[in-house]
Amino acid sequence: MTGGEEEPGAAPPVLTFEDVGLSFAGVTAIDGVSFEVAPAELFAVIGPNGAGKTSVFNVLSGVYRPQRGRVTFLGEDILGLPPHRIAEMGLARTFQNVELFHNLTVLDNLMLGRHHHFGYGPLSALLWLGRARRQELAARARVEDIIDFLDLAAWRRHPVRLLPYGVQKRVELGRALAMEPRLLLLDEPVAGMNLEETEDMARFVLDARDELGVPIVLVDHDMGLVMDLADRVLVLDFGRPVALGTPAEVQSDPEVIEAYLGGAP
Ligand SMILES: Nc1ncnc2c1ncn2[C@@H]1O[C@H](COP(=O)(O)OP(=O)(O)OP(=O)(O)O)[C@@H](O)[C@H]1O
Repeated sequence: MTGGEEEPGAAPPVLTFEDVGLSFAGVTAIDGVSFEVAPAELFAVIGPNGAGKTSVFNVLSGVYRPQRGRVTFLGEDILGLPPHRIAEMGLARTFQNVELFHNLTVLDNLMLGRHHHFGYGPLSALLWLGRARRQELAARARVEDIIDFLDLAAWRRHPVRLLPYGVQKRVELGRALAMEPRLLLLDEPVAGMNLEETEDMARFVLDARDELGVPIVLVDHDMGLVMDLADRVLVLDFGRPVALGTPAEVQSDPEVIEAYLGGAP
């Protein structure tokens, strides 16, 4: 998909963000931001520090409630829904800093990513009743698939705290994928990574989109990464949309060159 136009007969968007405005005690975090994410699209949001990227994620995941605008996920208005409810609808998120249970193994962290799929309470889990057992086995199979998919087999029994940073970030991606998300939000997935780790992560992000068909919204400072991976890019500056289009369109936009690339050709 290119530009902002919808093709005739195109599937409805997974996510819509319409004229959203958010401010904190007079500080404008987002101002008049609109975009849509198509099924299996890799959509990126970029901008300098303080541009409003994290605020967009926090609105999407229900952490912040904007004063203005409309946000729908899978056709449902999600403004005002609590974060856990939006997560249950299928919105999974990774964070700028690794947010895992560091003393638990890779396997256990991924199993925890599945917990909202379990339709049983603690008592039946304790008694290992049929339904609980079936769900547990299905979850285990799904988690093992993700371990293979992300090349984590060598680490599966290791506590996360002992893993290299790049692998920890991959486990975080795995935990989000274990939720079988309908939309994946990646907050600076390569922050702090070396070149090799960055290339690995980029490959896994593309594979998640291409092989699992998960639409992705990605926020990052790494212009090269965003331009390589994204189908479309939204550029923010001081909370306002500066450009929206394919990487090629955005990179040649004079306002983007001025605002984000600091006037570089
Ligand atoms: N909880 C908050 N309380 C007050 N101001 C906030 C809050 N969250 C964000 N802001 C303000 O909103 C603006 C946008 O911040 P945001 O964190 O969304 O930007 P960002 O593009 O993610 O920046 P960075 O790249 O540094 O993470 C900033 O001016 C920030 O100070």
